[in-house]
Amino acid sequence: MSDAMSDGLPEGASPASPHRTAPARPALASAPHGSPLLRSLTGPLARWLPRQRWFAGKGRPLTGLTLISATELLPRSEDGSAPGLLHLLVRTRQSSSQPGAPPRDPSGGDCYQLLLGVRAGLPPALAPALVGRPTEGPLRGLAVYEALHDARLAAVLVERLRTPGRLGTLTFGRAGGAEIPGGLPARLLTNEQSNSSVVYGDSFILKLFRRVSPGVNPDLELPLALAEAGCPRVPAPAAWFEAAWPGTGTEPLTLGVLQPFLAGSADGWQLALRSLTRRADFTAAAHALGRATAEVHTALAAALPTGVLAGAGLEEVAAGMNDRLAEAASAVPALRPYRAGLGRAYEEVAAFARNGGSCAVQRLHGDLHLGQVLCAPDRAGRGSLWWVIDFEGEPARPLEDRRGLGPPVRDVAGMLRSFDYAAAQHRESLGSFAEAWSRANRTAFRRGYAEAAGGDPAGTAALLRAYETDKAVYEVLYEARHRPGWLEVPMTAIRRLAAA
Ligand SMILES: Nc1ncnc2c1ncn2[C@@H]1O[C@H](COP(=O)(O)OP(=O)(O)O)[C@@H](O)[C@H]1O
Ligand SMILES: O=P(O)(O)O[C@H]1O[C@H](CO)[C@@H](O[C@H]2O[C@H](CO)[C@@H](O)[C@H](O)[C@H]2O)[C@H](O)[C@H]1O
Repeated sequence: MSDAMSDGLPEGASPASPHRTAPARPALASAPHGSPLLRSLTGPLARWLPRQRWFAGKGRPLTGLTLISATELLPRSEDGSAPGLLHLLVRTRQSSSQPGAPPRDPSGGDCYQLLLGVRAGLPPALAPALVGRPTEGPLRGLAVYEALHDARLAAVLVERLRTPGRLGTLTFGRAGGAEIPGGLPARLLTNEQSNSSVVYGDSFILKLFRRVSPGVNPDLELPLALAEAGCPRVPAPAAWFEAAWPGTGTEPLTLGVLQPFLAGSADGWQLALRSLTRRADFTAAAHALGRATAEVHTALAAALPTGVLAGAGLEEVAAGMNDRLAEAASAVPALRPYRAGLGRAYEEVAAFARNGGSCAVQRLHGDLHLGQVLCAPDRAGRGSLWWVIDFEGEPARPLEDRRGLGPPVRDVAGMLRSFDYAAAQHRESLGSFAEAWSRANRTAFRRGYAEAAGGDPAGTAALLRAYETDKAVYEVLYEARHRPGWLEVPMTAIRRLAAA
């Protein structure tokens, strides 16, 4: 850890402004330039952050931390026996993993949202949530811990969301007509996630984005637009909170979204695996999922901007895929032998563009897979419905990209890859059944989609192959960074796609 870690805020970073009704405690009022608080937290955070599932910079040493904003959501009691709740936006600085290579993000690294509990003694049940015990600064001698594990502190968040208004740099908003009852018990979800989610009394779920960037998050923007359009496939946001980005005129950055919790639902991934282990048919569910996806696409195209991609624009898409392949291959050596074979899929798209080919583009889900769809009982209790969640897009892409337009086949390719992922879990034990399962469900999904959308989602075979390849390349990088034990799953697809 370099000295830079404790050297404070950038020029122009603004202090947490006082709460309209309850002024911040003196300790935080002294955090306008962050240093005293950061001095307390630097050591503990430097050890804790890189171990978090949602930490995006794995594999690159952390060289510094900057405090962007600090807001006290709940003051702790004078003696520290009753916990306080701190909301922090912290920017990391990291060096490149390859000696001599330039830093990945010369603008200063990634920004993370942290919710920290602070108290004198930590009850044993909260021991696994410990971030650290600062040895200096205003939090010296106290226990600092991940607040979402503490039901009492998690409840503070939903209480804030019930009442729209501002607190420091944070703004809390609520959808007109949304009723959020008080006193709902909180529980943190322990799923494998890119973010963190808290469920309140089986009525609501609050998703807290971890790596955040200035601008509205599509996981708020798209569900709000879909709710307004009356699309019944997406839980409508009930409340959200945002932060003003210090010193810029950009849109506020989205920090959290509260939406109805679909009690009794199961995600598509669990259901697909269950079908495989029971050797049961899944094609009716895959067909219905294709229909649901098409309905969401149709509603997005009606509610938000659309366009047509052709000529140089489409060639640029192919070039972007090639760049992502090059980046992934430089990070994951196992990809390198397949670069030429995979690149052929992108060349075909460029040739399609040069020959006058085009495709319609619109806002998309951006990271559609079986874990992003929930099957829940319908209101009448007679059947079940597919819901689509998590419109954030691929977490590793810049926000600007994730808010861009693309052809619907991109989402379709994501889901087709997911059937392959599910089958891969049982390839060794089920052999040809797993292969046949994947083929049948990919076909059923495309049929369902075509029926509801009025046409085959693939457009041209070249586009589908290119987007499947692009997704598999993304997955290789994702697995190498987050789940190395799963790397072989997308690598099997890479070998197949490169030979096609
Ligand atoms: N509205 C909801 N109702 C029930 N469960 C939900 C709902 N939204 C999300 N979940 C659960 O939370 C998990 C994580 O949500 P998700 O939005 O995918 O977060 P992340 O981006 O962190 O992966 C999902 O896999 C699902 O199990
Ligand atoms: O956390 P998110 O759901 O936003 O998405 C990321 O994590 C996913 C894994 O949890 C990852 O999906 C890959 O694994 C899935 C099985 O776990 C599989 O169904 C998907 O097809 C596969 O892409 C996703 O890529 C990543 O962005």
